[in-house]
Amino acid sequence: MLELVFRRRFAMAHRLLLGGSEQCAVPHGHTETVTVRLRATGPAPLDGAANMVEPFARAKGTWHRWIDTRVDHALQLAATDPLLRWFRAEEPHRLDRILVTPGDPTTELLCCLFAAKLGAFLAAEGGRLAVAAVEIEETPTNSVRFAGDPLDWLPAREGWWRRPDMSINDIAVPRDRAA
Ligand SMILES: Nc1nc2c(c(=O)[nH]1)N=C([C@H](O)[C@H](O)COP(=O)(O)OP(=O)(O)OP(=O)(O)O)CN2
Repeated sequence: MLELVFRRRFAMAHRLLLGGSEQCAVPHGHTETVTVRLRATGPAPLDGAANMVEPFARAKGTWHRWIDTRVDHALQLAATDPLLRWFRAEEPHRLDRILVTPGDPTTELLCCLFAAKLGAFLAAEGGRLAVAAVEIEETPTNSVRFAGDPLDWLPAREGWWRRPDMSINDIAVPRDRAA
């Protein structure tokens, strides 16, 4: 099997309300690294000429654009987190900087959400590559790796993670309250 492997760093902040740790319930940040492994879907031999599954720039372009412009420096909040109500009321122009998750934004969940989003991007771009694994290094001492079908692990409902667009939440901001 051939895999293309890409790595990207991003800054984020989150809090975990239901994990039983007071320390994690206070908003805090990490600089994380996400590593994705992409496998070729068709068993096509290298052509003896260009010898590429896909140019790196094309294979990682949309993914890194999403990480760099939407995920980097986003605040990750559970859909039920009261802070989300605060942003809706006081800073609606910043809602598009909030990555909203079904339940607490743990690293396990982020791996599955990222795998689903990346799978949607790759499918929309022709499906020549598929997600083999996603690994997030949350801190130098903690990492989570996911391989498999993320939709088996995520809520059955539609969500931003299934759409091949730049979204990180499903909030519709009224035009007069947008940036
Ligand atoms: N299963 C999970 N447990 C925890 C997660 C998670 O995503 N999944 N996340 C956290 C917090 O984000 C926390 O900030 C990081 O974890 P922690 O081990 O407490 O971090 P430290 O830097 O203190 O790690 P040390 O190796 O002990 O220095 C908590 N749990």
